[in-house]
Amino acid sequence: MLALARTPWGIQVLKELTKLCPMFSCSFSKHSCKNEKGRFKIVLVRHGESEWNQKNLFCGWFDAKLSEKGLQEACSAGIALQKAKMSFDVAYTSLLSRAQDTLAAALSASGHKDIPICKTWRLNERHYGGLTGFNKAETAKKFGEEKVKIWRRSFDTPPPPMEKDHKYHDFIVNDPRYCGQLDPKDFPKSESLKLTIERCLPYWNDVIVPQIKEGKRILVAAHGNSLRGVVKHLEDMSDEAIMGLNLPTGIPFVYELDECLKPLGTMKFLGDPDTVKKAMEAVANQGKAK
Ligand SMILES: O=C(OP(=O)(O)O)[C@H](O)COP(=O)(O)O
Repeated sequence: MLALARTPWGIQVLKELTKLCPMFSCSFSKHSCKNEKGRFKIVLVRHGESEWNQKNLFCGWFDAKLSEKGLQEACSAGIALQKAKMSFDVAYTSLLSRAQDTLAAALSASGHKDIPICKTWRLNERHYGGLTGFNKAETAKKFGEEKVKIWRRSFDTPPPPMEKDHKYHDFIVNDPRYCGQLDPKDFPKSESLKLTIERCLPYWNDVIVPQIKEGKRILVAAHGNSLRGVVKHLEDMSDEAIMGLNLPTGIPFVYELDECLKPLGTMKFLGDPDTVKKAMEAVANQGKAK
């Protein structure tokens, strides 16, 4: 197959075969797409700082609102998108206000009006279980920084479950926004990154990917960990490598993708590199005992 793909007539033959037999397309396009720079683009953004980010609390499915700084970050994200001449046909977000409000502010600041917005619990932040509402630094003092790092960044160790008597259990489970989207019996009690990816990817693959392949220009506004899951999937990162990724709030990042939807390079932030670096370090340090 590789030999065929090296000649123009061979490529034509492979294209015809692909039309006749879609199974051919994956292995063929793995070779052909290498030369196609930037066939698709997708822009992702973690919401702006929330009131609970500001207080350094584990948030997860609690519906914290944007802080004033977070709203400013969302507007700046929109201005950065406009400066980069990014236009969008459709946007995706979670069911949580901090992501939806970031999306609305960024779209408005970048001059977008009335583009369709799809909201799904599958892009929600990972569920932080029994840690929801706890201060990260105090939790590190109590349980040790290593334990908190495992809860925050390990791939498959979920935080302790949220029991029915947890302060925020009823707020979350009885929240009407989930009606018709998520059956009460299916609510997570806590999620590792692995579990977050398992509920996020079906939506990515079944809803977002077909839109990308249709050539739609897409913006996704979601959360630190739901987006880490998307990044891990896109970049095919190892369970160890993803531990080191800390996404900053409110700074959009762009992937150019080949026709197999594989990144043609690493993520490109629409922000000053030094600011991005410092913001990432600050997120990593949130779990220090101080
Ligand atoms: O709710 C959260 O993420 P979000 O602010 O991106 O929605 C988490 O509290 C982020 O915490 P982490 O960075 O310790 O995983």
